[in-house]
Amino acid sequence: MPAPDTVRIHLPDARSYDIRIGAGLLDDANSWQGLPKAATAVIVTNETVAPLYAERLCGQLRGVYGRVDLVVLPDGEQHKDWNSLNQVFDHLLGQALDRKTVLFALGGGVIGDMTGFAAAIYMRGVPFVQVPTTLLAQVDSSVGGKTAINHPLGKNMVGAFYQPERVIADLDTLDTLPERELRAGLAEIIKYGPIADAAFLDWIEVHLDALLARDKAALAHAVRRSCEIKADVVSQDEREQGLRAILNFGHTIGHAIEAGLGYGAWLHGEAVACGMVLAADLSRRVGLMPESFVERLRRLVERAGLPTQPPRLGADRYLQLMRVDKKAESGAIRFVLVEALGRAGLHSVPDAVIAETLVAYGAA
Ligand SMILES: NC(=O)c1ccc[n+]([C@@H]2O[C@H](COP(=O)([O-])OP(=O)(O)OC[C@H]3O[C@@H](n4cnc5c(N)ncnc54)[C@H](O)[C@@H]3O)[C@@H](O)[C@H]2O)c1
Ligand SMILES: O=C(O)C(=O)C[C@@H](O)[C@H](O)[C@H](O)COP(=O)(O)O
Ligand SMILES: [Zn+2]
Repeated sequence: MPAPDTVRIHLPDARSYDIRIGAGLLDDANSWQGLPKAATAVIVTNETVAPLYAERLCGQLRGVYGRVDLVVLPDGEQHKDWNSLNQVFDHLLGQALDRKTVLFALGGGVIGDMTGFAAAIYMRGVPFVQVPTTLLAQVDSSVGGKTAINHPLGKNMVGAFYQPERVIADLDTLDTLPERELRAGLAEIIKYGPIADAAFLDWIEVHLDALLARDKAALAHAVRRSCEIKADVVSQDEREQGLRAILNFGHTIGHAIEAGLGYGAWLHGEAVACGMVLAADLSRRVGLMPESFVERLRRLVERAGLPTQPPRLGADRYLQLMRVDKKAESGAIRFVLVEALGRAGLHSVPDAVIAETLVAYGAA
């Protein structure tokens, strides 16, 4: 088995950690060594992922921990809520598991965000490890320590910054991922080009078909480069005091779509893809980017099989939803806009300009 790629997140207070990326890591005993010592490991996963990968992860962890438990949650974005979180606490407390217990998040971003949040608040903090099994989770959600659950009024509104001990991304788990989920993961990969790396955007355009065909070398490069970019941003600005906001490109409208339709109707990656196209259009309207950029991004999103036309929720509803966005300040909606290829920043945009874009794309 080839040595895994390792990307490191640099953080103060001995909280730096590695992201290990490679094929076959679930079966590679080395990947699971050197984690915090404890009597018990608890794998948190869902009803879809458990039958696919829980037994293999259990097998690895039994070599390290005296006891390995399994908590299986319902699957779906609509279950990223207090009920699911409580199922984790019911198990931890029901079994009287102590504050050294290590949680393992085995699944996509929903499981990763909830397990991370559970780890952040159980007994005021226990260690956890991210074992992402979707493309989206491997390129984005397992990295950087944003953990949360949704609220009906807004996405990821209750959560904490809490970093994992390690991220272990086994590329082989992507073999079983449904096509629609693979495409959703591409959205967050595409995101990194316009905001941070113009050459990566070129690379994605050239290798998109290989990524869609699940070519392992292409996937390995996309996961590694995405993690490098995110690690660089998070290492500079862990708690989103400034720079980290660029990772939210496409998310202001994307989160409004998710919440507005009811969680789960559109996948997160689908909503972000569409949100990026509209944010590109806003970048053009305020004079930062030319029309050719909007068209380039729209074509790439379309080629990836992702939506470019938002649901028609009405301009007022979109504005209402976006005022709850975490980047909003004193009621003013702020967007991540592209300033040049590979560079982005946070900008206030007048409601009238936002409405123009919403009308132009049939959202109003
Ligand atoms: N914390 C962050 O920085 C961050 C970043 C991006 C997204 N997110 C969050 O991540 C979530 C989206 O994550 P997601 O796209 O992974 O969705 P998800 O977690 O819902 O997983 C997608 C689907 O794939 C299934 N699945 C997972 N692994 C599989 C595999 N290997 N084979 C077959 N099926 C598999 C899941 O059961 C689910 O049905 C959203 O809630 C979003 O807000 C968080
Ligand atoms: O890590 C970040 O920072 C991101 O913004 C990554 C996003 O892809 C992700 O969806 C994140 O959960 C959104 O953050 P939020 O603060 O807007 O909830
Ligand atoms: Zn996202």
